[in-house]
Amino acid sequence: MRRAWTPDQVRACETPLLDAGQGDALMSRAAAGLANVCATELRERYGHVYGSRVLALVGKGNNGGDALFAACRLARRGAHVTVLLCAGRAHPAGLRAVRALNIDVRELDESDDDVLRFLLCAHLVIDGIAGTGARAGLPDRLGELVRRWRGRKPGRQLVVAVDVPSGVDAGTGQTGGSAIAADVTVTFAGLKTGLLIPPAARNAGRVEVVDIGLELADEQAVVLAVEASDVAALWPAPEPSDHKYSRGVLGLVAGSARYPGAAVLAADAAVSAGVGMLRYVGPDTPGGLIAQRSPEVVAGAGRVQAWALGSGVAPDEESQVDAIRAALDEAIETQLPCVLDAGAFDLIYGPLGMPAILTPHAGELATLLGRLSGTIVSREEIEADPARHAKSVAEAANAVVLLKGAHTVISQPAGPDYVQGPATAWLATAGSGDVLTGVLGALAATAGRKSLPQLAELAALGSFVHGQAALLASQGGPLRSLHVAAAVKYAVTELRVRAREEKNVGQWQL
Ligand SMILES: NC(=O)C1=CN([C@@H]2O[C@H](COP(=O)(O)OP(=O)(O)OC[C@H]3O[C@@H](n4cnc5c(N)ncnc54)[C@H](OP(=O)(O)O)[C@@H]3O)[C@@H](O)[C@H]2O)[C@@H](O)CC1
Ligand SMILES: Nc1ncnc2c1ncn2[C@@H]1O[C@H](COP(=O)(O)OP(=O)(O)O)[C@@H](O)[C@H]1O
Ligand SMILES: [K+]
Repeated sequence: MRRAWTPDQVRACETPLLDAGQGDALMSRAAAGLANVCATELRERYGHVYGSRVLALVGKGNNGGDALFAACRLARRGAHVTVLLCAGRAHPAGLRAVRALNIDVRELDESDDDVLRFLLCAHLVIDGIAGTGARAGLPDRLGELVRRWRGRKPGRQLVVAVDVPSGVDAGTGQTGGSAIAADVTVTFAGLKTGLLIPPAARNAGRVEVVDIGLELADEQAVVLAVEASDVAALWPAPEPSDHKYSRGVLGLVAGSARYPGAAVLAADAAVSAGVGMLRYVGPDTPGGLIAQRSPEVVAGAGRVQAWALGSGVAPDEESQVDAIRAALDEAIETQLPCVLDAGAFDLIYGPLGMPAILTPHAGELATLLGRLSGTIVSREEIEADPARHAKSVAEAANAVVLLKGAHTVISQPAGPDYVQGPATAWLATAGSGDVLTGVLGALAATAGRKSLPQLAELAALGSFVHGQAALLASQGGPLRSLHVAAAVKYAVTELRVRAREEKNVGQWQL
């Protein structure tokens, strides 16, 4: 599991060490780690550190201090370093250190053309403008220069951000008007929440964590991400004594004459994800199509352990809406977990009476927000701060909210958020959300766990595996949702086999 902490949590962890006079030691470790990553990246991209042109962008705070001490280390290894002071002042000891090495120190009062020349000619730009102490967005002139640089940036140029990319809010993940886009972010002690949360997560690039001697407690992390090594342990697998009913039965109310494909895709994905049994509730179209594609599926209502409801159901499809309503009533009575999508959102007016995962995209979340809390928010506003808006709906609906998009944000009323990064943008195709509903439904039916924190973890697991299945289906090119559904089986199998090989244990144990 990847874990991230808020800047406040990191600061609270630092305080005792700073009070004990260890500030310089912390910065020195941070700078050493940063310089090492920069040197490795330079060698990988250009073959050498010696002779490479390095530009360090330095702000007034400790983030700039880290960049200055790292610049010294790179200069000692033969790099041609230029320091550009972006805020007039800079970390005093760091500045003394670069001056002692005769490193070229410039200020932002150079002409725009000169600053852009420095930015465009560097092999490596180190972004030490601002760190965890900063607000979203860059000051006006700097922001404008960064925008112009980004428009003309040479493809091979490396940008390494110190702790967080400057211009992002390290806590909320908002980016304001302009922000640095890094290839690599070298962060200290542990991930800051803004490195996982979109839109800032897009600016971070690959994130490397440098140990500087701070101990952040795993259980206090507030944003998590499921990764490959978690799947084998979390994915519900049958015991030798299991039968189809004990594994878990999923009820599916999805699709309609107008959108039959949604039901076919969700059903295919649920079967591919290894549900004990799938019961499809709905009309002959799409029921007949499901039977053709997935003969394992049983038609008609019956006892289930979870429901997946709403994909491909339009509000005027009365019989399907009635079937969803009936399933929700049953779920409230027996506390069955439900995965709610598309057409099911129209039936949500307040806190839900059963454990549930809602799977809106940004447009659907905007509608839900309006209905549940009277807040009118546009799709764009949601995309600028998805975690906050997902949390509002999670609280108002008392449910897990999985907000779909390039990054998937999973929020719950009380407990950590999960953010799953994009596996492949080829997944942005019709029907891939219906596949996700099927995967989540299968997980809800078979996991036997239904507290909201457990469902949030399952939602993150399902989202991660959905992305891995998309990678298998895509192979770097276009994919179709039907193939993503089929690939769920292979994604889970591959990750379980990999875990077994890594642990070097016998098959009987998995
Ligand atoms: N503490 C430790 O032990 C260790 C900390 N470490 C390092 O310290 C970093 C945190 O340092 P920090 O607290 O000095 O904050 P930092 O982000 O450098 O500067 C904030 C200043 O910038 C300004 N500013 C605000 N917004 C801005 C913007 N958008 N764009 C530009 N400028 C902006 C604002 O000034 P204002 O505009 O308010 O006058 C404010 O005063 C942390 O990320 C890590 O790198 C490591 O060395 C490991 C040990
Ligand atoms: N650019 C992207 N990169 C990666 N995944 C994406 C991207 N855009 C959308 N997705 C994912 O694709 C799926 C789309 O779901 P949805 O919008 O419900 O589509 P549909 O209703 O057609 O099934 C979601 O899982 C979403 O997270
Ligand atoms: K930075």
